[in-house]
Parts: sequence; C-alpha cells; structure tokens
Amino acid sequence: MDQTFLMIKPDGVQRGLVGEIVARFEKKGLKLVAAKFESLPEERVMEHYSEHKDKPFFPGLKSYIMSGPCFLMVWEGKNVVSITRQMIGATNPAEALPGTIRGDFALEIGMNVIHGSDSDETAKREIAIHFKKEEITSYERVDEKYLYE
Ligand SMILES: Nc1ncnc2c1ncn2[C@@H]1O[C@H](COP(=O)(O)OP(=O)(O)OP(=O)(O)O)[C@@H](O)[C@H]1O
Repeated sequence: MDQTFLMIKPDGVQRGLVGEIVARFEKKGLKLVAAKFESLPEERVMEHYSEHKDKPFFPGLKSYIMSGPCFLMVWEGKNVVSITRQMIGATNPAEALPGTIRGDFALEIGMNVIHGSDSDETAKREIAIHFKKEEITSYERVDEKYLYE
C-alpha cells in the first residue's frame, strides 16, 4: 500500500493543532502506521531540505524547523501522497483554499504548519530519513472493508 511522510512543524505543535490535523487524516480513512515527537537534529534537517540548501530562505527555514519539537508521521492508504497534498493545500497559505490545513490554519509561507511528501519517490526517501524500519507498524483498520471496494 502507498505510504507518505507527514510532519507537523513547530508552529503546528505550539499552536495546539496536532489533534485536529491527525483527526482529519484519520477521518478520511487513511491509516497512521508510525508517529513520534522529535526535535530534529541539524543533520536530518539538512538532509530533508537538501534541495533548498542554497535558497535565500533556507537559514530562516532551518531555524524555524529547529525551533521546537515536530510531530513526525507515516500514513498509509490508496493514493495517500496526492490525497494528503490536496488536504494540506498550497505551500503559501495565502493561496491555500479554505478546507485545506494551510488554508484553515496558517497565514504566511514561512510558517505553514505541516510538511507532506510530494511524490511516491520523495515519500520513500523521507520515510527512510526519519524512521527506522522497525518503527513502522502494520495492521488492519476494522473499517477497511467500508473504505476499499
Ligand atoms: N519563499 C519562501 N519563503 C520562506 N519559506 C519558504 C519559501 N518557500 C518555501 N519555504 C519553506 O520551505 C518549505 C519547503 O518548500 P517547498 O517548495 O518544498 O514546499 P512544499 O513542498 O509545499 O512544502 P513542504 O515541503 O514543507 O511540504 C515550505 O513548506 C516552507 O516552509
């Protein structure tokens, strides 16, 4: 089954949005298979955001991500990457539609509450950066027969 890496960033944790955000994905029918609170070490921030390391906003991005604990998750489900990206909304909250997480809970691009992998390939890479294999569980949700045809 498809998997993705989602991370509630320090602003989402500090603003008390963890429960609300997790509830949205749970109610959609997606399955939480791994989760942990963690203050990310610098090496993992550099690895995760390596594509942005030369961008002018990178120093600010790095100190924001390291400003407090993040809530890291692996979610599973059919088309989970595209579904969660849609539920998260546009990178810039000013452009994110109402009903999306960023559209409902954020104002500015620098602090946009949550990260979500943008492709199956990226998801594999990001899951491997942040989770050990044994931290990821495997189980059936009892409602799966009413979610999948
Ligand atoms: N112009 C910018 N100014 C400040 N921060 C930015 C800017 N562009 C991106 N960022 C930060 O870098 C993160 C990664 O940017 P990216 O373009 O990969 O967006 P994204 O894929 O929607 O976001 P994420 O990877 O966090 O899910 C953004 O979520 C945001 O926190």
